[in-house]
Amino acid sequence: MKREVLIIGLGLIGGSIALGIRKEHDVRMVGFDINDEQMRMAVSLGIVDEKATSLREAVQSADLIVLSVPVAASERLLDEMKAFTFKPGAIMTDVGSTKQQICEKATELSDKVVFVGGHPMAGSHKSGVSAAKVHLFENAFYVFTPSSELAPEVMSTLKDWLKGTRATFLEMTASEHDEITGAISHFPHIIAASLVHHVESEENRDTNVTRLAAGGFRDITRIASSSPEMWRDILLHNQPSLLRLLDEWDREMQHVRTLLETKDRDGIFDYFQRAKDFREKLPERKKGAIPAFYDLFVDVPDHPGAISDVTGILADAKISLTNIRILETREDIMGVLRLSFRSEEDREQAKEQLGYHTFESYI
Ligand SMILES: NC(=O)c1ccc[n+]([C@@H]2O[C@H](COP(=O)([O-])OP(=O)(O)OC[C@H]3O[C@@H](n4cnc5c(N)ncnc54)[C@H](O)[C@@H]3O)[C@@H](O)[C@H]2O)c1
Ligand SMILES: O=C(O)C(=O)C[C@]1(C(=O)O)C=C[C@@H](O)C=C1
Repeated sequence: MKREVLIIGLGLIGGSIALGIRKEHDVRMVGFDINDEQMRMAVSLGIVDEKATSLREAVQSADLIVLSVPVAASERLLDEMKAFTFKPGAIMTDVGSTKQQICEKATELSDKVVFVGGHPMAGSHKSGVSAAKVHLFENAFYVFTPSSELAPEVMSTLKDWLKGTRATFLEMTASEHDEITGAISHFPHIIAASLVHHVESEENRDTNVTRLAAGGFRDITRIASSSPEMWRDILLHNQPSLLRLLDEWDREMQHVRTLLETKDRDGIFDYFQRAKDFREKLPERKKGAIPAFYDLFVDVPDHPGAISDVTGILADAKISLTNIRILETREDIMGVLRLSFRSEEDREQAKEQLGYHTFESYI
């Protein structure tokens, strides 16, 4: 009999995890989602084999359970599951962006099932199972926060289940995880949203503001298009770290204000230089802090057929595109084409091929 995997929450992450597991294991993949539309789509895309008729029954027969719902919903589900029966030897994990509260809650089930907190650290501002992809976590860090009592065999079994994600596994404590992700993911998310609000209020003064908001502004605020529910829950779970980071941010902004008020030319230069130096030292092309999609931006001249020239070059070289979008960053003329690829290798090849045909592109 095939082993059974239960994915609770069939969205971007649950769907991508299911695809990763399927890649390496021949299993019966069962899904459960409160949203019927997502559930139906997961079945029709072949991401899961079937819909769980009841959560209680599905839990009872699963060898692996993956909780992939917003973090507050994970806590509620863990509470509900205290009354459930689990299959002997079953492992339960989650994919939530915060770890401390979920892992603490899971200890209340420790006599029923082995729980290992998990966080695949790549994603997107897109939600829903239709955005799921098998490559989503390739080369990304996948953090586990096992309790100190966890048997090493359980960790090995879980890593084996998830090896199809092609992620790099890492272990740390839940509190260490929340401190780090607070700084590199959760806090930047607050800043992205606040920048958007800032521009929105500027627009009341001049409607040209949003028309001109392009390039850098779009880059730095992409993540503000993410699911508000997911981010509300993350902020509430990681409140202590985020309050500390907000205090530090106030001090940072005060420092910038002083540099500007005193017209400190060297200080301002140094401020940007140090940021540039640090950013350039970040590990390149690793997912996580860097975008999860392999995008290439191509300058296209304003002549008929320019887009089909680009797609034709890629088709001749047998390079598949996963998405194509025209970014109208310049008024009245066609500006930049954003091409998305499945892998770093495809993107590199596309850049090379387009270069041979004098199309300038950048990452
Ligand atoms: N999106 C990212 O970039 C990203 C990356 C890593 C981890 N995560 C974490 O993964 C989790 C899921 O995020 P996502 O991006 O896949 O969100 P999503 O919105 O794409 O999917 C979440 C799914 O959970 C379902 N759901 C909500 N409550 C439920 C419940 N009580 N029972 C069953 N299903 C329920 C929703 O209907 C939805 O289909 C979150 O905890 C998030 O913090 C997200
Ligand atoms: O690329 C994005 O859109 C993301 O926001 C992904 C991102 C991140 O902050 O890096 C967001 C939250 C997850 O917990 C992990 C990854």
